[in-house]
Amino acid sequence: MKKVVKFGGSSLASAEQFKKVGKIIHEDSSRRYVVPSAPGKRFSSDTKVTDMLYECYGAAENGKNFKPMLEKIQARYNEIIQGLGLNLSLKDEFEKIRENFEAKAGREYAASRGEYLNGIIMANYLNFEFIDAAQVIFFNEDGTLNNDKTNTMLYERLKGCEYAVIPGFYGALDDGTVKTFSRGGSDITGSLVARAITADLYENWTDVSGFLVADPRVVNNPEVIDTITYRELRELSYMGASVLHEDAIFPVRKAGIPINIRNTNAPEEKGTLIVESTCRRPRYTITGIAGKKGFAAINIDKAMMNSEIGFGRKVLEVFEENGISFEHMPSGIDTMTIFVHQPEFVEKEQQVIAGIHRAVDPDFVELEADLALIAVVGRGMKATRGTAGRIFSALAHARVNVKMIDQGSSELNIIIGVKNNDFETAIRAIYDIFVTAQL
Ligand SMILES: Nc1ncnc2c1ncn2[C@@H]1O[C@H](COP(=O)(O)OP(=O)(O)O)[C@@H](O)[C@H]1O
Ligand SMILES: N[C@@H](CC(=O)OP(=O)(O)O)C(=O)O
Repeated sequence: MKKVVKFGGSSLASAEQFKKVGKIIHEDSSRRYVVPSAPGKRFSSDTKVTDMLYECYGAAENGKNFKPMLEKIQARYNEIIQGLGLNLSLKDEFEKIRENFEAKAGREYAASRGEYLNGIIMANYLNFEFIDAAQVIFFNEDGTLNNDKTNTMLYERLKGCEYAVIPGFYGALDDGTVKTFSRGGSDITGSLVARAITADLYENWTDVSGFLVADPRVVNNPEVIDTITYRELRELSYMGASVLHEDAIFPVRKAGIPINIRNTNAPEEKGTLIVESTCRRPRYTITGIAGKKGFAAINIDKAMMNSEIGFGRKVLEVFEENGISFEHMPSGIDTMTIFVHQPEFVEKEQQVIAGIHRAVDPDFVELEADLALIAVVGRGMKATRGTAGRIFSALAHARVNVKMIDQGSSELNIIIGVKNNDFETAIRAIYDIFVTAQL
């Protein structure tokens, strides 16, 4: 039995947290490959080491005095080392980092040091071998992952190694230049390691007791989802449920390796099991709710647009020419609405409107800003009648004005558009009707 265990920043923010992690790993000898993140927040107003590194490197890049900031980062690591009573010094490592910052080694190199240094501490603490991710995780020049090389290098390096620590979040180009994944990317490293060694299980340890039905910052004490499919999870992660990086799913999914989300602060709890498919019926009609703010809608009106062949294509071409991707596109007989990410759209809004006028000669085009999209996801919805009706009625009771509702043809999700201001109220109302009402 081989398990890969990834610990998020919240699980490694202090020596106290490291001790919990050590106990978890030593309790089960199949927990052989450890992927740590950089130290996260110790308390809610604290700063993650990754963010400190970005800021520190920003100062170095602008020729400002970055040394006090780097010393602050060093102090965070020293606090952990001392708290664990380790005979380890990172003095030389920090000297090298200072030199590389001065030589402008790059933002991604800077950010990667958070995981790199935490990996060294973790390996020392556990007495496991340390493997620099720059030697086993490879990127292409365009920033995408070099999948084949990564898989081969990880496999070759790990096949003779029984217990190892591989820092998350970064890798390198063929020439050794350090690259990182996007934020939260240690989850992807864990998934790649799990695939390469054909792990039996990929445990992803965080600070919540699994994947929750809704974001705990919006709904007070939400229920834990015990089993979720990859497809459901992907819908929820994409829509902002940030527990697991959305790209962490593909490598393990293809290899049929389940992921178990666990809580470092409550290791006795089973957490959430993420699987390809399951016969287990979900406890509620819906599996989860997630959402994102910051969308804009472009409403296009033209009498009889439905009979105009090529209308949709011409409109979408305007977005394509302006390099804007669209999120949803509900349409009626004489209307069509395109949902886009507001920050991306704002810079080009007038070009897009002009382009639409030229392309399809609409009766009018109207913009609506500050919208949120909410995804209600569940494999159980297909077999249940009236789900959309229940959502409508819950939102009406909560006095939330629904701007859009869109049910995917797979019947796995329903997307609802509301004003940003109504976002939290809407999520709570949906949670209450499907979960609280059934408890
Ligand atoms: N549906 C959800 N279920 C669980 N946690 C969620 C959900 N949506 C958002 N979160 C947030 O995700 C956090 C865990 O992810 P993250 O901050 O990346 O942790 P880590 O530092 O362990 O990688 C939780 O603390 C919680 O606030
Ligand atoms: N430390 C990186 C990568 C990461 O995955 O962190 P975490 O596991 O704490 O989300 C970040 O902050 O983005």
